[in-house]
Amino acid sequence: MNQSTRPGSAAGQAAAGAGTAYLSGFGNGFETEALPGALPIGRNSPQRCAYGLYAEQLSGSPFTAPRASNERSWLYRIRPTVAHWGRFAPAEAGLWRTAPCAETELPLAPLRWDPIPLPAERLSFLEGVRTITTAGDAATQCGMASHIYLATRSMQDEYFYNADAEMLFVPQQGALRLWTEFGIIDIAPGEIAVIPRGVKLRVELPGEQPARGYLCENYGGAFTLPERGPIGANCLANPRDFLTPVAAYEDREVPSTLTVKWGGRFWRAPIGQSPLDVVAWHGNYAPYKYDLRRYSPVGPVLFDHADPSIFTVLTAPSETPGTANIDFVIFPDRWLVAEDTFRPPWYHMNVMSEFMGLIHGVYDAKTGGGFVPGGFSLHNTMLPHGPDMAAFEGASSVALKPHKLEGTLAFMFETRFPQRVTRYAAEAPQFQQDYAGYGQALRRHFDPARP
Ligand SMILES: O=C(O)Cc1cc(O)ccc1O
Ligand SMILES: [Fe+2]
Repeated sequence: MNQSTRPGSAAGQAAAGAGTAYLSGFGNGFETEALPGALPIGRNSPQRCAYGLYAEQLSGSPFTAPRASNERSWLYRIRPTVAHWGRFAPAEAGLWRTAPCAETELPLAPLRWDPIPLPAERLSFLEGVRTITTAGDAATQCGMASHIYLATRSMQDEYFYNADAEMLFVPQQGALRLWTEFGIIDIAPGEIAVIPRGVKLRVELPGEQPARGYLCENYGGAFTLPERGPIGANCLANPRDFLTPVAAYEDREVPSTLTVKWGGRFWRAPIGQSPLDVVAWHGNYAPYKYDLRRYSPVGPVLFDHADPSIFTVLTAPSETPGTANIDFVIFPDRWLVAEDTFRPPWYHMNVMSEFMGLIHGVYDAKTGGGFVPGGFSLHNTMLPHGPDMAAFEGASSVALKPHKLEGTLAFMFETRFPQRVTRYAAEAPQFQQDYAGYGQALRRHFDPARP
């Protein structure tokens, strides 16, 4: 890729990375060019663009969305996207599913899986997506899907965009280099990346090292930062820690393919060049990454266990205030200091449904084993769940000194909609048949003679 030596202008600050450079800020109006003068000044659509580029607008919100949620970018590119059109044919979806997807019925129970091992076969990211749950309806732009991705080879001259959803990548093992129309994003476990709906990309494995992770498709309005309310102007995820790549383009005229996910179906066209040919861009609709280690958790400093919403990194709101299409919540390293408090999560039933994954370490509600890095669980709408027996017994009797949870990173995709399990997930050998009854191990402690 030809990359900017001159990072973006006043709108953002450049941050140097390993071969990549980023602009800092969340939802800023960024501007960046990989060739000097490629960006028109003071206008979007001049009669002739510099360097013979085409101007193209990518709208992530309706034109008329209120300013706070209005998202669009202007891309200055070698060919407009429509130049790739005319030869699309249906392509295999593999194990990628889209809501609504009623393939199977599982019993009403807490559900959990062991990690899906990386296969010996060569799989690109696109071939390696396995859908675990779907929720809502992609056609109505409501709901989400939770997936695992397994990748053992880079996408080469293969490009993809998702018209159905914004994609949140949560790597668990191995790094990814995301070559996007807007520039290059490097992520590794502990970091996340968000690729807005309609943004073309190619997923490369640095050093061809295999990679596994979680992927959330957001069919609804874009992820944004949660309100902080009385917390004030700082902490949680701070906007300056979100990084958007500087412009970088491929001028590559070789036989390639472009795959599009649209309405739950996949389409593929042979194209004669890389579509990552954006020489300059400006706007607020762009991919970004974030290092979860920069998250500054805020929590109980005297007693009780607060709701997990205090750990929301990103929220995709719905039209109903406080009722998210998706909340992306993490459970990072932190001090537990609450006095006379059962410190792990409480037993509960939730109107939102909870898909959880573990990037590394031990999750404090599941110390009895079975929830391991790369694994995942589903606690569906209004189904009871909470600490396992080991976690309950341990936390009920432990001396309550200040205690640091260290080397742990779990997360939750929480949605207002019930999540439906795919046939793949229901039939996977990693499905834990015995998890449903973990609550039965909780012993009776009631003794009316002992207040
Ligand atoms: O169920 C879970 O483990 C996630 C979770 C954590 C927590 O601290 C409170 C509520 C909740 O759903
Ligand atoms: Fe929960």
